[in-house]
Amino acid sequence: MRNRGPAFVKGHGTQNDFVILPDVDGELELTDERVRALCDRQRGLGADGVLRVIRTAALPDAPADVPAEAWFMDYRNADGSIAEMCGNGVRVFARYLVESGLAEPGELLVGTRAGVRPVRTHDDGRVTVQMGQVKFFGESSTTVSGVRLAGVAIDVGNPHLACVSEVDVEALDLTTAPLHDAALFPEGVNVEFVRPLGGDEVRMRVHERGVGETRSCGTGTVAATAAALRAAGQDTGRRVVHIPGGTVEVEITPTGSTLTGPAVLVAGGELDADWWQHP
Ligand SMILES: N[C@@H](CCC[C@H](N)C(=O)O)C(=O)O
Repeated sequence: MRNRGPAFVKGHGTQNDFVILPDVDGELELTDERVRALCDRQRGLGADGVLRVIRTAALPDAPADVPAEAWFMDYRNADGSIAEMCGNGVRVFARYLVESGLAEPGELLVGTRAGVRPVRTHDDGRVTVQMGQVKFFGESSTTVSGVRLAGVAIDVGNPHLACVSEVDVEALDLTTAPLHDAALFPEGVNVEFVRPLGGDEVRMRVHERGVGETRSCGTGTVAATAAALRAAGQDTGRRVVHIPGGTVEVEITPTGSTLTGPAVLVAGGELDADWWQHP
């Protein structure tokens, strides 16, 4: 390596993978092009998204309800777009804070564009995130692999269309974006395909806004659980969600929701300064 550029860490939550960029005082210029290059699996490090670690006080457009002293997860999708929330990202972000000494293990708060998310890190590598209230805002449908599937529109801080059916989700072609109603989802949507497996278990695949198919989506698993519970005539309850990248547990209560799953840090290093200037 010729010149030392910004530090990075690579991590994942159930194989939803991220480049973590520590930028405590907000000195990095995180352009869309740099995000796209970092996430590119051929010309960059490769990831579904970027998690910039920044003090809330250093982020000019941070939401007013996030305390200035909280760590803020500045999340970007692989295409460079900004999203309000990322459930797997929060788990990986919290693991990074603890491993790097920026936070104590146990209870901590993470600021996001969807508001503050209370988090608990566990000794076994799992992390539990309080994901907030799940809001239903309509019914819709999508078409994928020539099949039309009904779904419910759900806000978990970011928008989702969760489609519960008996269709074999493994057989769906998610190489192109499933169709969606642009009037109901003017900012785009994450689409979940959910098959109940019996008991409290479901299988899910997801096509994420700004990324494509990913091996897991934390907010998506919460939306999938809420939709699966509704399909079973329940407002609250728990589901074990199997995604291609592993398994997470979700609980919906009358006042909120929790997501529990693993968070893994894989490697760290420094970007080449010249690459960073002209990625
Ligand atoms: N993978 C994330 C969701 C990331 C944001 C999403 N693609 C969007 O644009 O809303 C998760 O784990 O929740």
